[in-house]
Amino acid sequence: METLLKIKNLKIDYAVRGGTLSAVNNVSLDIKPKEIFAFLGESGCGKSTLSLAIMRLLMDRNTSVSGEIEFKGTNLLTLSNHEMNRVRGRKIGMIFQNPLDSLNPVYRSGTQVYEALTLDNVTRQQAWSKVLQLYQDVKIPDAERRMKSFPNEMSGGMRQRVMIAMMLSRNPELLIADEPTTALDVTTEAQILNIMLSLREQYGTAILVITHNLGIVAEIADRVGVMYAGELVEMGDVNTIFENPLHPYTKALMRALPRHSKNVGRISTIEGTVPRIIGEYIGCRFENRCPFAIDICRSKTPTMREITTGHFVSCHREEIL
Ligand SMILES: Nc1ncnc2c1ncn2[C@@H]1O[C@H](COP(=O)(O)OP(=O)(O)OP(=O)(O)O)[C@@H](O)[C@H]1O
Ligand code: NI
Repeated sequence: METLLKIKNLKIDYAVRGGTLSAVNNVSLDIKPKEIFAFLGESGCGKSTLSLAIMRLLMDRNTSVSGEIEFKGTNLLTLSNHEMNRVRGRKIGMIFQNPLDSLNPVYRSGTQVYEALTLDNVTRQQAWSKVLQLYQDVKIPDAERRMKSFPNEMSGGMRQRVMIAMMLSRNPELLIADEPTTALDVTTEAQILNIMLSLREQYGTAILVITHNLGIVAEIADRVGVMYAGELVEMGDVNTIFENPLHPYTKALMRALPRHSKNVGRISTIEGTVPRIIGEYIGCRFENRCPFAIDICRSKTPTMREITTGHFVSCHREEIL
């Protein structure tokens, strides 16, 4: 199958006091059309940095981005701002943890979805019925009345649905969802995840979901990339990662497996914290928390190896685990 998004050797550094912070390093992966790919990792490991880079929302002077981000064969990093705006609006959509940040409080929710529509040759009336249909697609009850509500009259779950409807109005091929349900209660979270699953069926949208929550990954992902301190340490399909994790970090995550509870699943159940890597770093970034670390883990940077088809791991000690 063709590749929708191809990321190759992506490296992102922030200029900070005291040097450069390596937020993302040497990340390579492919996302296929209609695929749901989850980035899993604890706070600070570089998940949001990666997704903002894909959207080219990181381009300030303190940031350096190198490597390749190709969307359907086009390198996004070399597009003009004008061309990138078109990609952002129509090809790749993004939803965030807090939809209030993206919705305008002074306009009715339906008006914002209406404004986002980019249909050609349709009457006002046809456009409004499209808005109604989108509200129904994202399962907003009493859609006609809800279209007239202002964002602050809606619950967090309803606002997230409006955001998803707004994204869908452009019919993107890729939806990036950065912690889309973190601000929601468990029941609403389940509903939003179901909506995302049904959108993939209905619209064929590929979804890149970014999360620290293993339950979400188990619920919706086809494939998983496990991030640690800015690097991918393991990648594979969801069953492989859950049933046969190889990297000591992934193994530790799985031992703390929550399955159904939201809070127990926080990855912070592992001792220690993700290091901030300033400047050049040699060795494995997980070394200081790893019970299996030996000399080579400190002296040589591990690289991704394909252990079985589609199952990649970056660890010097994978063979003994
Ligand atoms: N604009 C910035 N300038 C400097 N450092 C930054 C900037 N944005 C993020 N960082 C740092 O880069 C690292 C990765 O941050 P990022 O927000 O991508 O992580 P995350 O995995 O999304 O975390 P969270 O789960 O908390 O959202 C962190 O150490 C963070 O402090
Ligand atoms: Ni984040």
